Amino acid sequence: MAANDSARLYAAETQVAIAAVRRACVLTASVFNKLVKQETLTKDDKSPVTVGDFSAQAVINTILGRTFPDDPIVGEEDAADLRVDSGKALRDRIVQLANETLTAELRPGEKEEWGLGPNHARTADQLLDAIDRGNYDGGPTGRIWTLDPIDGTKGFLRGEQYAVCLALLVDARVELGVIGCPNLPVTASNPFSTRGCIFFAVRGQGAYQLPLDNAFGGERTKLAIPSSTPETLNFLESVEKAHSKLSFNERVGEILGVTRAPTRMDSQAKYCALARGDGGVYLRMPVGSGYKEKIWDHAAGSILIEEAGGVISDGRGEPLDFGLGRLLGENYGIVASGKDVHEKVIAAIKQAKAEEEAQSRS
Ligand SMILES: Nc1ncnc2c1ncn2[C@@H]1O[C@H](COP(=O)(O)O)[C@@H](O)[C@H]1OP(=O)(O)O
Ligand SMILES: [Mg+2]
Ligand SMILES: [Mg+2]
Ligand SMILES: [Mg+2]
Repeated sequence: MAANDSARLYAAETQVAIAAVRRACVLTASVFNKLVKQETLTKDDKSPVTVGDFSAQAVINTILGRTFPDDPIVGEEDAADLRVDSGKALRDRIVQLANETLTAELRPGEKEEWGLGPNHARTADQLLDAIDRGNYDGGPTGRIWTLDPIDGTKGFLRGEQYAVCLALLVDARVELGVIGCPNLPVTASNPFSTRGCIFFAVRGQGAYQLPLDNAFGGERTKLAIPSSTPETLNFLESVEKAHSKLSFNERVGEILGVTRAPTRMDSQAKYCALARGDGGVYLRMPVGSGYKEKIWDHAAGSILIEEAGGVISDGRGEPLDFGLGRLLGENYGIVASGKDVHEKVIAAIKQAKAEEEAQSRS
């Protein structure tokens, strides 16, 4: 960020959040190359969690705890499985990885007073407590950070897209979002370009892309969702069939006259792609399993879309409510797109839903 940015609202928060996400991205990218099977657990909901998820949460929460000690954090992971005897090997590995990351040399834009650099190793207890700073219940008032240390863990394990996602809520409104995508090509039109991007948006100040390897000194690209026609439009959707109802998306696409094939990608990298004009509609409709969406899965992505000039809502066109706690509340899907097509997508969803209901009655 340039020096004259310091007078802007949330300038300090933005700088800290970008630095924290960048360090966590370096960590997760290096973990992927060395990950062995025993370093992954399966959670109660059957989803995987790796040493990468835990260590990234330890690093980001440690930095936030030092820089904004009064701010609570709603984070995806908790340290309970690491505190028991059977978690010792995993715990040792996480302590090693988190400390390697926190004690790496300061980069431009970082400050030693944030507790970073060679003299700042933490104890195992400090790091487990940092992970558990993420246990806050959330709610409608005050400043609250929300963190997904690895969003799209299944994509991460496949070597495909995943994202490190951090957002700041103030009175339930997202004011700042930062998303790190270590595997996303820097140039949307060139899949062979260098990989690794950071995206950030601040309310009223726009949405931007930065290079992951030079977050504070590199080129900063302002993002804007372009207008689209049925011929240029395509859908951005999940890879995992259990996460969103792809057959429903197909019908919505037919109603809208979409001819291009959908782009399937894991994680909030989809919001990043949409924000930079690489795809037209993010569509995530529930599969009917009763799964409730989590605030950390959409907070950072939502402000990126809005600040890039787009609209995000549930499948009925209602705003997302980040003030209900750790969950987003009633799940009627999520739709994000440019302003020009959003209403049309909502109308097409309504029509597809009505058709589905008529079919189930007959
Ligand atoms: N049954 C489910 N339905 C919808 N989303 C899910 C489900 N299980 C896990 N997720 C979360 O969906 C998000 C990824 O969705 P996608 O990549 O399909 O857009 C992740 O946040 C993932 O959690 P996690 O953060 O643990 O990976
Ligand atoms: Mg998970
Ligand atoms: Mg997630
Ligand atoms: Mg996650």
